[in-house]
Amino acid sequence: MGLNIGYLGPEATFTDYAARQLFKEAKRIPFVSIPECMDAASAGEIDAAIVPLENSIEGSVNITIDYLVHETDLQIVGEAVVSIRQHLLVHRDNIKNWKEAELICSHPHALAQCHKFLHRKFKGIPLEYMSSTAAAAKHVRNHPEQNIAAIANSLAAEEYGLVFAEQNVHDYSYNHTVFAVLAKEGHDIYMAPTEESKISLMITLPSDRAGALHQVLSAFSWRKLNLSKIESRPMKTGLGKYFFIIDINLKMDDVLIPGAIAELEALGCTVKLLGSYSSHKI
Ligand SMILES: O=C(O)C(=O)Cc1ccccc1
Repeated sequence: MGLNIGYLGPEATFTDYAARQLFKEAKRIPFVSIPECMDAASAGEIDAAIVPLENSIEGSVNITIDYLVHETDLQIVGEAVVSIRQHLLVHRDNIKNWKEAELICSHPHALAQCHKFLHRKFKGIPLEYMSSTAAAAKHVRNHPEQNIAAIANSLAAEEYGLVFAEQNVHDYSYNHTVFAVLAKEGHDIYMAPTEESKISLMITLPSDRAGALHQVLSAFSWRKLNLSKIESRPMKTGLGKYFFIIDINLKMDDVLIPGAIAELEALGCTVKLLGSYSSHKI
């Protein structure tokens, strides 16, 4: 029985591309939203969920982080780093007047990655945020009577029969997105190890002590554990209440990481291991 892999759909999103590259033999199931995809993995309806986690221009996909921390017990079992190329796609009936498009639609992160292009070429034209780049491409395919455009990838152009009005409209050439592979404890998802190992932790600080964050950073620094990311996100329990996501570019060991976690818990922090996994460049 093959793997069932859920992803942010519909077909031909960047997440779908990551799923195709990581799990070539799997059955891929599209979901309308990131939470629905993650819920399906938590409920055991799929073996793993692939969702966008962070983009090099726009930063973290907050809904992924917040849902992972607050709503599920899924583990990060792997990640894929994908080079992102955004194109302006239109229905072939509108290729002659795309410069007069009356609406540009795409995923919020995709629109943000192209905001200088949009400001230059479509000043004053409304943007419509959609659940994904491919959802936007599908919408443009279904509305030839409207002079509208989607920002999406070349897979979506092929899948939905759209034509390229302009290619590579993202503002910065270095444009990568990290997609997380999420699965339940005890899963049987195998992802080949790579040179790039990562450990992700979620840490909350004791509310009653100043300098707690400094202690957290010290617990890693004196053990020479280099942090590749530290990011705060609201706990949603009140202003100024945060949790921290920390990434360490190492394999899990038996002494240093467990020692740092034990020290932090002794200092009154809560520490949740989000995953110990390999990063795959695809
Ligand atoms: O909408 C998509 O295609 C996604 O997979 C989410 C996304 C959007 C923009 C950049 C990378 C991933």
